[in-house]
Parts: sequence; structure tokens; C-alpha cells
Amino acid sequence: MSERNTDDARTDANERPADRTGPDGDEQFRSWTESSGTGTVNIKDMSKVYDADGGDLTAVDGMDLHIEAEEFVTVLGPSGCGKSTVMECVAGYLDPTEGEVLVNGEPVDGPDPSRGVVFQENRLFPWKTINENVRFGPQMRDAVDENRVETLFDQMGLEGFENSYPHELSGGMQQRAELARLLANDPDIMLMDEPFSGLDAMTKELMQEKLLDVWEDDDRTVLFITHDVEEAILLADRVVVMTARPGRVKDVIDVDLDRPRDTDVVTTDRFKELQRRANESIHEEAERAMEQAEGRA
Ligand SMILES: Nc1ncnc2c1ncn2[C@@H]1O[C@H](COP(=O)(O)OP(=O)(O)OP(=O)(O)O)[C@@H](O)[C@H]1O
Repeated sequence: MSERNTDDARTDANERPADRTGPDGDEQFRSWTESSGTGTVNIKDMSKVYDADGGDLTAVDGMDLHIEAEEFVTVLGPSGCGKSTVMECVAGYLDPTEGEVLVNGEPVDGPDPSRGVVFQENRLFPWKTINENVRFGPQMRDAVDENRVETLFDQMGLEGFENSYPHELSGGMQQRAELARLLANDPDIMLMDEPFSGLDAMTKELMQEKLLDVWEDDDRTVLFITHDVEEAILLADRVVVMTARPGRVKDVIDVDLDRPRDTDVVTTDRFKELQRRANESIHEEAERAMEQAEGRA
């Protein structure tokens, strides 16, 4: 086990969150840690070594993380610590060098529409309209659900833009279209790699609220990568802090803030306390990452 617990808000990566405690404790804990239901992700002693110019580069080394179905987990870590690498292994774009990634108890064997991926740069087809983009995934599988598409346009505030092309929309609307494109596939798991980091502060806040609404309605599993400590806490059930490269789990912070949440929660004392703990945890790793970048480590 590679995690380190340093205070009461941090839990082992595979520990049951406090609110899942039940009267028959051990039995429930066992079923929780071993569950392989729809939407579970189990990263087991995963390492990834790249073949880089100067030789092997170990990006991730001994990563362990169990994500329960319908959990919202955010990942914080310094630049280059392997966050995207971990996500791409869960997405099935990359294979781990060692260890394994299980989804619903089965080893990941390539990409699958049940695992939807969103990046900072949207992947909308520029030559297709928003409507064509949103329908593209289900259409490929002959599974377009008209009600679902209509609801998504409504939910994402995209009505009236069905026949627009991506370049005709603002950055925030493009990311809403990207979310609609992802949700049209009805994924069990949403993998989000800094999806809002290119947006201005106000648009980012609106997108965070939109995502919380969508998640609270549908309860999908979300793995969300960010550099933004405030965003990580605002959205998550648990915040995973990774070490500097080679990345592994350093800390897991249980976010015991009430749901449903909105962005006002950031002004509460408890939020600030969690933020201080996350900042402390990541600070040392950010320094190490900087030393690595400067060739001092
Ligand atoms: N295809 C590749 N070949 C060689 N090295 C790679 C490759 N992809 C990533 N790396 C290296 O692996 C390390 C981890 O990269 P990764 O993108 O996973 O980190 P990250 O934490 O997501 O970074 P950032 O926060 O800057 O996006 C980095 O040092 C990166 O340069």
C-alpha cells in the first residue's frame, strides 16, 4: 500500500468513506472493497514506464486506488506526476507496464463507450454540427435515443444551437456540447482530464455547477483530474493527492461536505479546512516536481 495517512480527514485509498459505515460494519466494508458492480474502478499496483528519448521514464509506480460505483473522485498532483497516464490506462488508451486496471471487476481491454472521456481541449468534430456531434457516438452503435438527446440539449442549455458548428460557440458552450456528446453515450464512468482549466473563472464556476447537477441526477462514477485545489474539493467525495513523478497515491482526503453542493460551499469553514489540508499535502510534491524539472532531483 503506497498511501500515507496524516490526519483524520485522510483515509486509505481503499478505506470505506465514513458515511458508508453501517450496522454490520465488517460485512459491509468487505462487500464495498471487493465490489465489482457497474462503475467500479480498481487500479492495482499499477506502474507505467514510457520509452523516452533518454531511456526509460517511470511515470507511475505502484498506484493503488479503488473507486466505488457512483463515487466522484478528483485527482490532484504536480505537473508531470502521471495523472493523465493513470486516466488513459482507465480509459483503455494505454496499457499499464505492470499491475492492472479493473473496471467492473474485469481488466480494461481498450476503450469502451461505457467509459466516456473529456479532455481540456474538446474533441468535437469541427466539420459536424453540435447536433451531429452529440448523436455521433450512439449513431455508430445504432442506438440514438431521441428523448435522451433532447433532454441533453435542454440540460446543457444548448437549445437553438443544434445546427451551429463548434467554432461558432463560446469556449464554455463548446465544453457543454462536449459534456452532452459524452453523456449521449450514457457512460457508467466519466473520465475528465482538466476539462475546465481553459475556461474563464465565471464560466468554470457555471460548468462545475452543471457537472454537479448532472452527477447528482444520474450518479455516475467520475474520475476528474485537476490542478485546482478548490475545484477538487468542491466536486469530490474523495480527493486523491499524487506524489511527484513517479506518481502514486500520497493521500486521500474524504470530503464530508453536504450534498447537493453548489459553489457557495467554498466560503464555509469546513471547506477552508479541507483546502488547507490539501494544499499542505500537495505543496511538498510540487516542490519535488519543480526540482525534477530543474534537474536537481
Ligand atoms: N508518450 C509518452 N512518452 C514518453 N513520456 C511520456 C509520454 N506521455 C507522458 N510522458 C511523461 O510521463 C510523465 C507523466 O505524464 P502525464 O501527462 O501522465 O502527467 P500529468 O500529471 O498528467 O501532467 P500535467 O499535470 O502536466 O498534465 C511526464 O514526465 C511526461 O513527460
